[in-house]
Amino acid sequence: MTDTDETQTAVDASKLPIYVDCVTKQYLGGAFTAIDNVTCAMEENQITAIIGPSGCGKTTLLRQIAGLEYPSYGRILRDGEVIHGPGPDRGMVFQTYTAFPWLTTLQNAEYAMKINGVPAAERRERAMEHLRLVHLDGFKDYYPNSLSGGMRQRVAIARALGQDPRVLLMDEPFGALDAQVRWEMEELTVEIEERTRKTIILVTHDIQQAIYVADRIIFLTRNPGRIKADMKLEFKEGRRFLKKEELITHPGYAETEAQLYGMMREEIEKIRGGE
Ligand SMILES: Nc1ncnc2c1ncn2[C@@H]1O[C@H](COP(=O)(O)OP(=O)(O)OP(=O)(O)O)[C@@H](O)[C@H]1O
Repeated sequence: MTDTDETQTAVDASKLPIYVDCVTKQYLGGAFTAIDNVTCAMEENQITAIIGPSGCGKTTLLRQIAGLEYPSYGRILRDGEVIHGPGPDRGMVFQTYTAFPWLTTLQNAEYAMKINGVPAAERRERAMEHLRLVHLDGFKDYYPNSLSGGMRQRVAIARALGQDPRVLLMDEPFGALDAQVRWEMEELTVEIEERTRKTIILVTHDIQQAIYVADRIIFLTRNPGRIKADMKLEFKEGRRFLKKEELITHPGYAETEAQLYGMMREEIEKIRGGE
């Protein structure tokens, strides 16, 4: 499909950090449709969680936003420009550790600035700021392999922030961590958003994580991946909760959680019914 005229787009995509415009992604020469005609907008200073059953196309959608894969049909815009590949405007944090093991925490945080030619003193100052943000300033000379899993993911976040991305893409970033560390990382993500005002897109299969971290949830169905729900979490009343327990006792939390579990059950039953 060729790029459609911007004026045909219902929303003003030039004002949106990310706009996914009628995206279909097929594999196996068109025999398998992973994502079918998905349209959604990711806004400034907003955390959007993409959730849905396993195999619904969450990672496929995120990789296309990252520019690592291309839509079969449709297009993805960043500030109104069609995405044609990866770029420093989109930082990525994966489930598997993405910090460079041969660099110290500080060198990881400085890496993107170094290759972009930022002068040493300035990049050191900015990297230390990011390390303070992820609470790793006391570990600046450690190598990732001598840090815990959660700390390594914090190095990966500092490394991604080093390229000063407009959008931070996180693909199951806490999936490999144990429950307590995961919880700390969820709170850290909210804190990072409060401090940096980035656009964060978080892929997760964890309903509670999505409700806690996100301002908005996009729920995908499986086979093919379509939008089942695009929910602004109105019950949060525009607030962000730096402590998870404050959110789960907030009016509206339990209903939202039950609604999302209901959607997930419906999808799982459909998948089981089809097997
Ligand atoms: N390169 C590929 N070739 C063929 N099929 C693919 C390819 N990449 C992904 N798929 C298929 O597309 C569908 C969506 O995959 P994707 O990894 O995006 O799902 P997901 O929702 O992220 O899954 P999970 O929650 O298990 O990580 C799956 O059925 C997957 O097998």
